[in-house]
Amino acid sequence: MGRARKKAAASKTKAVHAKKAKAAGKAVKKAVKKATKKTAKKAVRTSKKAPAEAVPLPLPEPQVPSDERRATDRPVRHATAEDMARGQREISVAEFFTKNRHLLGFDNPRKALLTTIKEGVDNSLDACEEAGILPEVKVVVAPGSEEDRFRVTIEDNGPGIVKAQIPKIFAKLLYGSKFHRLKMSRGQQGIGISAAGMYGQLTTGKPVSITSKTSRNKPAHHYELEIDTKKNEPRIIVDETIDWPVDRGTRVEIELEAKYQKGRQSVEEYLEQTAIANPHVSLQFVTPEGEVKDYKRATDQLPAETREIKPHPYGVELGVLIKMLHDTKAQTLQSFLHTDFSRVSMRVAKQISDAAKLYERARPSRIARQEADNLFKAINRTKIMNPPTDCLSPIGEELILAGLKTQIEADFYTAVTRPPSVYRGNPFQIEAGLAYGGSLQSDGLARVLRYANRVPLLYQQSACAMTKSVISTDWRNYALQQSNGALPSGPLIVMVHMASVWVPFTSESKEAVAHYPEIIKEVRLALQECGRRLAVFIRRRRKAAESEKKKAYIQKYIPHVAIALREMLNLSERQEQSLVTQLTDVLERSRS
Ligand SMILES: Nc1ncnc2c1ncn2[C@@H]1O[C@H](COP(=O)(O)OP(=O)(O)OP(=O)(O)O)[C@@H](O)[C@H]1O
Repeated sequence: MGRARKKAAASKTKAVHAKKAKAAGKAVKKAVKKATKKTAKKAVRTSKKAPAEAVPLPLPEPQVPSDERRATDRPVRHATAEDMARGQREISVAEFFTKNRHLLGFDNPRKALLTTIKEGVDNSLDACEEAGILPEVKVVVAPGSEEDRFRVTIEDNGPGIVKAQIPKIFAKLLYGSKFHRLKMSRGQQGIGISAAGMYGQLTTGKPVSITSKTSRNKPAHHYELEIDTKKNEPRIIVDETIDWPVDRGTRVEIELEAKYQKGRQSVEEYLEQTAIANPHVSLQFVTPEGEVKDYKRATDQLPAETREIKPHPYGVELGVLIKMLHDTKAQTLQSFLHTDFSRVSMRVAKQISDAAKLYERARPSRIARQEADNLFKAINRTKIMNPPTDCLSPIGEELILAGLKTQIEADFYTAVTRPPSVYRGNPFQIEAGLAYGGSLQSDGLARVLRYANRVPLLYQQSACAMTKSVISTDWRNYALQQSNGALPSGPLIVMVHMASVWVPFTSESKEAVAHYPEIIKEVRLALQECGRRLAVFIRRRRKAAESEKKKAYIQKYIPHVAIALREMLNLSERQEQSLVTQLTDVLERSRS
């Protein structure tokens, strides 16, 4: 195409476009004029005063709910510090745990029932042992006032509770005798039983009922209590003196929304496992159907009494050290180190002061922040003996075996108690036990029974350091089958117990032990020792079974061999019989 032709074609297209645009423009103008006229007429009709040209074109109304419209229409006004200040206030620990009751083990009605019983029974056992009394504990789960409610009663023959203490113990969270001391006990936080009471109150509106008696000659005190969650303080509903025909003890009754179910993680499982690790305890359980189950004691021997210890310097964090320096009654740095910690002699205390470049006679409360930092570093550089271990009371190999044997029917049992060890300055001791064969299920994975200070841990198995240790032990070395990253399989129960002055739980509900490398290592060492013994048993048994099989095989052929020999050697029937006897004899002798 020539240049001139191209130009002509282009101008023709332009002209067509211009014509089209002009027509479109006219059409738009016409439409607008028409619309304006129409609206103006309408507007005049509705308001005679309004001038026609002031009426805007109507816009379609957005179909948004009115409150939403308000939020989107208005510009967002960000909060100021003053606005925030108006919303800032203290949160009581009771309010916190009301919202976060799953942290305390009250996530669902089934678990709530177990947690309530566990808190009550653990307290009863702690109190009895501390008072040197052989525990007798009765647990009753009775139907409650409504279908999904149960009334739980836990009664013990313990030392009882002083009247003035009852309201705070049962209706104030974080109140107890065990938190501030370093002594092995089941409870440690001071939340347990009051949290159970609070859950009952929240779900049924009913108060906790407590009866306690401290001596035969004194009356029993009966309280009904509620917790004021806003203040975390007790509210006394009933306070009276009653006749209770026992020498001493405590009875706690809580009505709660709950679900009673047998099987795994049930009340029965908890009581059964409690009986294994506490062979000195006599437990009775009355089910909601009225069935009575007795878990009889396997020994009259109470666990060895434990001593309370002071913190070990290696386990103390800087912040705690600063607080201790401030709170101590000691007059000098040297005596502070000697009296407020365990395993620090006056000589070691002087060594630490020197290493921190501090005067040993300096007043502890005058020690400045930087100096405390130096002291902290000096402590960790100084060689100090491991903490004492008479604060621990392991179950012991003999009693673990007794406990396992009374509750589990198996062919082989073994138990190991490791020597004490230390994590973060806290002494602890690991024990392990195995039950194998017998009535145990041979298909499927081994069952792990975890205990902390003699308390069975039924939840959060996979989050627990004990399970991790069982899985990371190579059970194939001990004649068992095991897939990678799994528990061993076979008719096996593995029991692990950690005894410590402070068990490092992963949460307040005390269900799993934290993954401290020292703990994992000790559990594995205990399991390896048990595993070696189990392997000897399994191999011996396999060998015996094999030789039994061989014997049966040979025995089957002895008469045929004798017949063949009789025919070959022309023997009499008597000689044939004698051959059978002799060959059987040889077979028996070769096996023994
Ligand atoms: N049956 C009881 N007999 C005697 N004292 C008891 C009994 N139950 C509770 N106590 C006392 O009440 C305190 C508070 O019990 P609570 O269950 O709230 O906490 P804890 O056992 O100290 O710790 P945790 O929260 O870890 O269970 C205990 O420390 C104990 O001194």
